[in-house]
Amino acid sequence: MSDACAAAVLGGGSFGTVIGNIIAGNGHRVSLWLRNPERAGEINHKHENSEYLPGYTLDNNLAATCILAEAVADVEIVFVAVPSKSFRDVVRDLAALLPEQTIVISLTKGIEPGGFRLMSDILREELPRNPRGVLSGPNLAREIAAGQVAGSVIASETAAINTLIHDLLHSDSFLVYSSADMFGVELGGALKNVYAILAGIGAALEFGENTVGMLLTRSLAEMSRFAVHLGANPMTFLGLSGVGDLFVTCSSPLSRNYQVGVALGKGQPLDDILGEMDQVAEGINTLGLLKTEADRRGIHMPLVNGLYAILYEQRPVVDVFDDMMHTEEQQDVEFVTH
Ligand SMILES: NC(=O)C1=CN([C@@H]2O[C@H](COP(=O)(O)OP(=O)(O)OC[C@H]3O[C@@H](n4cnc5c(N)ncnc54)[C@H](OP(=O)(O)O)[C@@H]3O)[C@@H](O)[C@H]2O)C=CC1
Ligand SMILES: O=C(CO)COP(=O)(O)O
Repeated sequence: MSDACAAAVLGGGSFGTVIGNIIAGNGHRVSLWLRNPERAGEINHKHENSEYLPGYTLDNNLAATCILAEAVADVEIVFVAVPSKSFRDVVRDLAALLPEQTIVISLTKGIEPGGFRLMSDILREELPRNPRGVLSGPNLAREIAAGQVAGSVIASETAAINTLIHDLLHSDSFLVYSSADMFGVELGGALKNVYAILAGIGAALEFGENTVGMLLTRSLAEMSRFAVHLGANPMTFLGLSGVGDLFVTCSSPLSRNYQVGVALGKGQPLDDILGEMDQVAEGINTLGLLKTEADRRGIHMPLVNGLYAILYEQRPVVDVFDDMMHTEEQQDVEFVTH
């Protein structure tokens, strides 16, 4: 563990709370910024965030505040854990508050609506002088809160930042690895959410394990093909932030994206599903942005096209899966084996 330092985590949902608590548990002072004063009071007085992680005890080193300036005062590192659609608004407010040496790390796994901007792009645009990075991996917040071992990948502009974040977060139950491929690590975390929705549909349709294995493999091929086309390192997709996160999100009922897929597979309309969810499932927004970008670049994405047809072109789930699984596999298989 590094010498005690001070960090802020912006966003008091499931993942922000868990990451803040890991850092606090390592002996560092953590300010958790959130917008709900009752919840901030509960965190400060009862050491619990019962809305998002009931029963998970928060460390005494973690203090909540609803005042952004207070949260980031005198911290060396800021982690941002708000949904992608709010990310720019939140980091824009940081511009007037952060000295240029403060490191900003995105925990968010999404794409900004209205373009194909990753969170690190937004950081570069809104906080051009601050060093930045992303943390991504198979990190279901509820499992981490339950004390299960998990691993994650820090990818940033320099090895020194990676080391700093590693030392801040690494523990016996949260293992942190380093990567120089910030783009690939970030893209892996965002793209897998789309394929988790498909996997959830497959679960609702009671696919056999062979079919699940094929769907997962083709998902990996497709997301890797897209990411490599845009400049990511293909090896990144064989690591924790690629296949690792894809596997966990496509197989765990704890995943919100997978849950959306299960409900879709059972015939529930998308609007009803989203209306009932009180947590973010980034894959829905990512799907449309991914399809637009893939079409624009002419990248072969049969699974994305199939999911899009289910959600927005009223094509029956069973027909789409039938097409997806039987017709266009050849190009994917070639990609995987070369
Ligand atoms: N949960 C997980 O297992 C993991 C999640 N992630 C990623 O982390 C990001 C956040 O996810 P997660 O914590 O799970 O989401 P949740 O839905 O659990 O919580 C989202 C949090 O963001 C807050 N928020 C939303 N908009 C704003 C805003 N404009 N200003 C301030 N706060 C805001 C919400 O506040 P309020 O409560 O007031 O609505 C809430 O506290 C997502 O991109 C997700 O993909 C990454 C790894 C694992
Ligand atoms: O990113 C996650 C696990 O790594 C969380 O997935 P969901 O957002 O689908 O819950």
